[in-house]
Amino acid sequence: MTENERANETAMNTMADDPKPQTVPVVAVVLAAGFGTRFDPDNPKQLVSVGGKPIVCWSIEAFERCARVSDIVVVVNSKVREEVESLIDQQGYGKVRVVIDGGAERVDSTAAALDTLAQAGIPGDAKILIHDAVRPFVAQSAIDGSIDALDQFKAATVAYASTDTVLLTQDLGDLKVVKSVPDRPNTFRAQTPQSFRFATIRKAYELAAQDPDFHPTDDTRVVVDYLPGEPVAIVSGAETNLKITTLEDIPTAERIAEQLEGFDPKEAARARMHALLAQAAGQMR
Ligand SMILES: Nc1ccn([C@@H]2O[C@H](COP(=O)(O)OP(=O)(O)OP(=O)(O)O)[C@@H](O)[C@H]2O)c(=O)n1
Ligand SMILES: C[C@](O)(CO)[C@H](O)COP(=O)(O)O
Repeated sequence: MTENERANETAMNTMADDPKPQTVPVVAVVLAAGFGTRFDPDNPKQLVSVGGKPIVCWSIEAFERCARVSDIVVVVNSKVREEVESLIDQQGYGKVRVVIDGGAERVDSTAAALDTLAQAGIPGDAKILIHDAVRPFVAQSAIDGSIDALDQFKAATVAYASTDTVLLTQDLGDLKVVKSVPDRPNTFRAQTPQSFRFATIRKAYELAAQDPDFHPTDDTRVVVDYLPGEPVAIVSGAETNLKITTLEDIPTAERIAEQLEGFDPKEAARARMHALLAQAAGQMR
């Protein structure tokens, strides 16, 4: 077993054989309110199709397919709301309870979802799984592993062991210099879902809200920084749990979709070309 495999092996894996039925709500929060500034602001990446399916649909369906997820909350912005709501209706995603507006930053969108859950009277022991909509290929094992992890912990995050040595840096004038080099077995790349008992993540966010200069890039850090005594379990992620961030990620995503669905991007391109030619021929008659 390689070092990377060992590191991932020590991460919590799902008990795929016999997932335990859940006695509390298991709510997936699908964060789709971003503006895709590193992608194409005029082409919202959460609506781009890979493998013939919009990215946001891949993510919602991953939680629809997991029998232990009871409810889904989708967080959008004004640019994508209409299309996302239309897709939910067309596809009949029965677990989606509400589509809410997010905020300026990812952390604001999570906060909006937590407020919605609080107003809905969600119990403090509910399991909340917060997922980037632009990680379309999240594995069922990661979702099940997150649900299971919350039986032993109050917080857990899907993460993937780093195969590179990680450098922690500090500023030296205009430069970055290395501050420390953590042992490789203890370095993981955070992914999603990031999962919490509702009371835990709610408390962490309440504490964080008092610091207007706190701009975390994920939810795990809110717990790590504001509930430092609360362990956050690592749940085994995957290289394929790709976050689609820039246009360069699309070919990789198409390849993953092909692997997962036997989707042939060349065949899809041929089909699209034939459709366009047929349309053009029709217009010439
Ligand atoms: N205010 C925000 C920002 C991000 N997200 C969501 O959080 C996930 C990860 O964010 P990221 O990849 O950074 O998406 P964007 O913020 O859209 O990208 P960028 O930072 O390039 O603008 C995405 O599913 C995105 O839709 C969100 O719901 N609300
Ligand atoms: C939550 C996350 O996906 C963990 O790696 C990441 O922090 C999101 O970052 P982004 O800048 O919002 O894409």
